[in-house]
Amino acid sequence: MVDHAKLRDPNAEYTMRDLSAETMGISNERGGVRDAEITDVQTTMVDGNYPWILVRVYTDAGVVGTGESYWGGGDTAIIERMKPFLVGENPLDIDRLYEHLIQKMSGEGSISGKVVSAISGIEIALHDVAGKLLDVPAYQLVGGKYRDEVRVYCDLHTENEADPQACAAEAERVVENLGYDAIKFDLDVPSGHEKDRANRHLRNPEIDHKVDIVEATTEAVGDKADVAFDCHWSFTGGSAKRLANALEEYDVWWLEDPVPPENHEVQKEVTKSTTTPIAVGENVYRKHGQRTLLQPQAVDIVAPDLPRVGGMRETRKIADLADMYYIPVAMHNVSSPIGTMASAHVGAAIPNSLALEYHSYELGWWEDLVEEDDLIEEGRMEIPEEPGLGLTLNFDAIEDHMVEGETLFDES
Ligand SMILES: O=C(O)C(=O)C[C@H](O)[C@H](O)CO
Repeated sequence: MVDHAKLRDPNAEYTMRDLSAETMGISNERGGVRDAEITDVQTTMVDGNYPWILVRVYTDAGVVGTGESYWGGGDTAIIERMKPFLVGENPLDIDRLYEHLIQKMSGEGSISGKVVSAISGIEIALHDVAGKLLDVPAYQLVGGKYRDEVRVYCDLHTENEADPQACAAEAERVVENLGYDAIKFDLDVPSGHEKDRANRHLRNPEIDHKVDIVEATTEAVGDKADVAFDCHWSFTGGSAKRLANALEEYDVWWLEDPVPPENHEVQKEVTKSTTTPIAVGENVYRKHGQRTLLQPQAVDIVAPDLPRVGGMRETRKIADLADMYYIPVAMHNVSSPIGTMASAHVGAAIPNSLALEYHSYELGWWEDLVEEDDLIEEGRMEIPEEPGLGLTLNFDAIEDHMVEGETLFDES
């Protein structure tokens, strides 16, 4: 097997792309625990409802931090490849280390995609390390508190996602029994009226079927819950406009990702054409990518995914940019408790947090991955006051749920 940590570094002699402590002439003699150095980085992939990538950063101070990279293949090898750029560095220089990795990996694709999500996992782990070294919760490192708990919305599924009454029954059940006051359904579900899946056009009977789902679910919960609807980048600009306009008379919290994610001019046209609030953002990377959504006000709500977009500080920066346009943030999230808690810390620290997604209510063992209980109660996530992310990994549970062929990272 290729050892990614030993790959050639073709940029080694280009110091403009190297922000290491050595190149920058930064002293690591700061006093006490603040003299710490990174000694290792390891990952373990967990077979959750998404393949979750947990990332551990080890230090010579005996403190280890855990982060999470947005799910899927590839990140593990990229993190291994970046390890030599981190070992020996002071873990407290989070901003510089983020930029160092972006610069070192620029030739390998750090504008967007897997490299950015891999860096995000490390960046979250660095916040956990820094919080533990400095004895403060992570929210303190990204600006302090606007709120003690973050509102969480639950992403819902039914066995028959195309049946409006099944969706309505599940909405009622989750709101009544689990206490959520905010939920989301998929609206890119087959209605039986499609003629061609590839052309992105919505026929009128398809729109009517989507309206039926929206009507049934919003009426089922009334004013007990806000209901959002996700389209997963499925439709043409014209179809998205017709759908959004048809939904205007219903109490829709937001319509998410109605058009493909690459063309923000089309996105803007759709958003401006309707009073239905439009949320977009999970496919857009780093603050630079989000800028092209935010500056033209192409969205009503921005939905960055923290373990994908660049991590905790990057999400804070995106939230600040959004706030300049009075745009709220509803963080997309399909992570394990690690990525979810990192998102919650940032949600507590930004003024414009609307809600944070929870996407694992059907899994049964989501919370077993950590020692702490009741992370989400009555649709709220309380922010722990313990150092770092405030979570303790349950190594036995992680080992039980590892992806086949994976090895467990070291405890210390
Ligand atoms: O819950 C959402 O908002 C999603 O979009 C879910 C996942 O991100 C999506 O299925 C990824 O392929």
